[in-house]
Amino acid sequence: MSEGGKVELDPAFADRFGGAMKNKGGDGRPPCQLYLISPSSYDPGFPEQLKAVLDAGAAAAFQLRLKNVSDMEILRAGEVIRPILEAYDVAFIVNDRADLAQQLGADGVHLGQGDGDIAEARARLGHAAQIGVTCHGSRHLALEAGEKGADYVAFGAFYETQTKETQHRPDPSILGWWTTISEIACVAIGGIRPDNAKPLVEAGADFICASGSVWKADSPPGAMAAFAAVLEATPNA
Ligand SMILES: Cc1ncc(COP(=O)(O)OP(=O)(O)O)c(N)n1
Ligand SMILES: Cc1nc(C(=O)O)sc1CCOP(=O)(O)O
Ligand SMILES: [Mg+2]
Repeated sequence: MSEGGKVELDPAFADRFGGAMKNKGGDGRPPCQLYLISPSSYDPGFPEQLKAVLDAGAAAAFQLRLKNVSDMEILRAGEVIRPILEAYDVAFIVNDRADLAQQLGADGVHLGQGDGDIAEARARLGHAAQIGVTCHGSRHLALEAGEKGADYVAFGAFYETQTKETQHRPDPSILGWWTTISEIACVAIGGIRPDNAKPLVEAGADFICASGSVWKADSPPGAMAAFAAVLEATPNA
C-alpha cells in the first residue's frame, strides 16, 4: 500500500491483460472491456464459433473454463484455442489450474477461493502472468488478493446466472469502492448481458465477464456486437 492507502500499481500491469492499459488516457482508468468466458464443455465446432464472435466484437481476454473434463481435454482445447486468441490479440486465461496454464503457455490463470495459492501460481507462471482471483462480494477478500499480488479481483455474481450456482449478490457500488482504493483491475461477473451491463460499467468495472449471454444467444456474434455497442456508449466511473 502507498502512504495514501491506495494499493500501488504494479509497473508491469501496463503491459498486461491484452494491453488494456494502453488505452489509458490522462489519470483515468482505461475504458471497460469485455472478458469472455468459454462454455463449460468443448465442442469441435468451438474454434470456428470463437473466430466468428471475435470478428463481431472485441474481447480483451478469454477464459477457458471447462468443467468435469479431463486434463487432456483441457490441454487439447487450449492448444487449438491459443493461436486463435493470439491472432486476435486476446489474453488467454485458464480457469482453476495454474499447472495447466503453464503447460499451455497461457497468459494467466483465474483462481477461485479454493483453487490454490496466488504465490504458488506466481512462482509457476512468472511475473508477467495475469492472475485473477474470485472475491465474491467481499472487500476483505479483494484487499487480501491485492496484497498477495493478484492482477485483477473479480466480484459477482451481480445478476442471476444459469452458468454456475452462486451464493453472493454484491451491490455494484463495490466496484466503485474498489476503484477509489486500488489501481488493480476489477472484473464484474455473473449473468451479465448487453442489456444489463451498463450499471456495472458506470459503477467502475474495468472488465465485464460474459459467458451464457454470448454462447447461448440466438446469435453469439450478435451478442458480441451488442456488448461492443454498450461499451462504446458507456463511460466508466
Ligand atoms: C473472472 C472470473 N470470476 C470468477 C470466476 C469464478 O471462479 P470460481 O469461484 O473458482 O468458480 P469456477 O469458475 O471455477 O466454477 C471465474 N471463473 N472467472
Ligand atoms: C463463473 C462464474 N463465477 C461467478 C462468480 O460469481 O464468481 S458467476 C459465474 C458465471 C458466469 O457466467 P455467465 O456470464 O453465463 O453468468
Ligand atoms: Mg474455480
